[in-house]
Amino acid sequence: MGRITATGLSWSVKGHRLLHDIHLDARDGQIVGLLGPNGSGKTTLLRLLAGLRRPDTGTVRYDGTNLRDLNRRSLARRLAVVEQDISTHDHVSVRQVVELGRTPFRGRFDALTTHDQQIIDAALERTNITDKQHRSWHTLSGGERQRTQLARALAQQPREILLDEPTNHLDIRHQLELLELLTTLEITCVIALHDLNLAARYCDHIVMLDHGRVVAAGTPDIVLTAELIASVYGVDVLVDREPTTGVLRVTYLAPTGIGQPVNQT
Ligand SMILES: Nc1ncnc2c1ncn2[C@@H]1O[C@H](COP(=O)(O)OP(=O)(O)OP(=O)(O)O)[C@@H](O)[C@H]1O
Repeated sequence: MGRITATGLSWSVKGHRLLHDIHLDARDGQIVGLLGPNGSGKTTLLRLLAGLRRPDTGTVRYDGTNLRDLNRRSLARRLAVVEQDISTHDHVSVRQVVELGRTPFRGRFDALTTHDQQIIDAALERTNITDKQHRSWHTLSGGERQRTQLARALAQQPREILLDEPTNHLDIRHQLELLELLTTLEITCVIALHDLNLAARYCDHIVMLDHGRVVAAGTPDIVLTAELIASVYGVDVLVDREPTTGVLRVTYLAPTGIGQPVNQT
């Protein structure tokens, strides 16, 4: 289980600052949720954490080592990234996509070992995609692609994993299965999510972004208040607890300002 620490991150494009002074600390197998409306900076932040973009200011550290001091191979041996809507891999099978997860551990011309094959089998099994392993990637549904990408990430046996809206395209059961799976892994996860109820239930810590800034951070209880959700998302909600599990529950009422007027007597 690794630790990802980001301090003072900012990033601009064409002179326009998209992320401002971001701090984030994910450790010890925690699930850290990145929340925020469309365009608030979740994907951009994940790319900085993954080393796919270089911050203008600030640092990203993996177990205390500056990302800049980790070469690509060392990073790939510890960090897996599941991006949104991958559309490559057109002419490969599901199993071949998952095999890519073993690339950082192999020499360029080395064959997969029995050990590699066992890891690939386990990753396919855990993501419930074994029965599709010989199917061609381009024939898969959106949800099956998502699960294949997760299987590839698991085949990497990472210490940390970054996931960008991995529940997109998944039906309710597969959404729950994916998040349940993440809770059982000894992997530190940073995960961009849109569903506030999934975040409430599965995240240990939430970082709420708005216009490229962290506007709240902490446990779901601290962050997911009706006031904050109204101000960030512009939606009136009711926040209470689900009676049987006690998990925080967010009920969407209406976009702020166009709900039913309060009956004043
Ligand atoms: N390379 C770029 N050039 C210009 N603008 C960019 C670039 N990358 C991101 N942006 C802008 O930065 C903002 C944040 O984008 P980002 O994709 O990080 O948001 P997000 O929170 O992941 O959104 P969503 O929930 O819609 O996926 C958006 O306004 C986006 O248009």
